[in-house]
Amino acid sequence: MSRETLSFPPTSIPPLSPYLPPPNPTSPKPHLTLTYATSLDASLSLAPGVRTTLSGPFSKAMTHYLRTRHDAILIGCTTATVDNPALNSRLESITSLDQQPRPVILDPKGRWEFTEDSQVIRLAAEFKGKGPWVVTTRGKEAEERAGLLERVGGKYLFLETGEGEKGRFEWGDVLRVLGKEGLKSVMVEGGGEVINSLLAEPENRLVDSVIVTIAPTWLGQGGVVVSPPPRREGGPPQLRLGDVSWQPHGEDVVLCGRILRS
Ligand SMILES: NC(=O)c1ccc[n+]([C@@H]2O[C@H](COP(=O)([O-])OP(=O)(O)OC[C@H]3O[C@@H](n4cnc5c(N)ncnc54)[C@H](O)[C@@H]3O)[C@@H](O)[C@H]2O)c1
Ligand SMILES: Nc1nc(=O)c(N)c(NC[C@H](O)[C@H](O)[C@H](O)COP(=O)(O)O)[nH]1
Repeated sequence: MSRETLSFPPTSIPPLSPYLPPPNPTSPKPHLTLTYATSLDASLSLAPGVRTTLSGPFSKAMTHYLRTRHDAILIGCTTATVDNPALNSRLESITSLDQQPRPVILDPKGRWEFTEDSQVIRLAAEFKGKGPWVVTTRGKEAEERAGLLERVGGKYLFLETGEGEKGRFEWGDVLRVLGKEGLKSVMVEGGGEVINSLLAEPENRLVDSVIVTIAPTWLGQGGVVVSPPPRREGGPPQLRLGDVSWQPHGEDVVLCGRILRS
């Protein structure tokens, strides 16, 4: 388990602030920030199922700052399985559990086989992170595992999948469930399927801001690539960011923007 602590300089906060959740939100829909680290060839990892470090120490600290500014971090069950992530913030300035985000795992088919040794469970047991919420359709599997989640302050949230592709949840439904649970902001971290499904039409309308760390490296073919489905016929040919800002963080650059609405 990681014992690292990170520090993020206060002078780096103002350029990020316009893209962060508002301090007094009025909308019932949680603010959604899409954030991930990518290579120059749009890869999130060297191959499916491989944890790949892209962020350098400065942009990593930025991600951990972003984690403190959101009520939740959301990932897909494949990332939960292969990365065995901690999903807490390791900023040295953190003094209480209240400052930690809620880990949320999308797991419609109950595939994430967590145990008490999974990092996110262990850290929650040590009060270094909050207990995860697992969004699933699976009542039976959940019944068997609910005890472990509940012991560390987590729980299952039940949701039906939409009629669309591959038995996925509708993103509007996911946000509605999380909003009802009191979350005002969600930082979606990945992986590829989560990001590409969120960037598809019309779901991308739910994205309030995008913060991407670009590392100066190529991962090569065969990686997990960010590339949303083709745009609909008759619609504009590109999905593009506006209101853009580029900020260097060490050797990486952090791109912030908002999806342009057609
Ligand atoms: N560089 C980064 O910032 C970053 C971030 C996260 C993950 N990763 C990497 O990404 C890879 C995993 O990506 P992936 O695409 O294989 O898997 P993923 O993490 O996106 O998980 C996919 C699974 O999540 C669930 N899921 C996704 N979208 C859903 C939706 N809309 N509704 C319901 N369920 C949904 C499904 O069960 C699906 O099988 C790993 O190698 C990981 O290391 C990199
Ligand atoms: N910002 C960022 N830079 C990276 O180089 C990288 N690989 C990820 N990946 C995001 C994914 O959600 C991972 O699973 C978590 O970054 C792991 O989270 P922890 O550090 O264990 O808390 N994210």
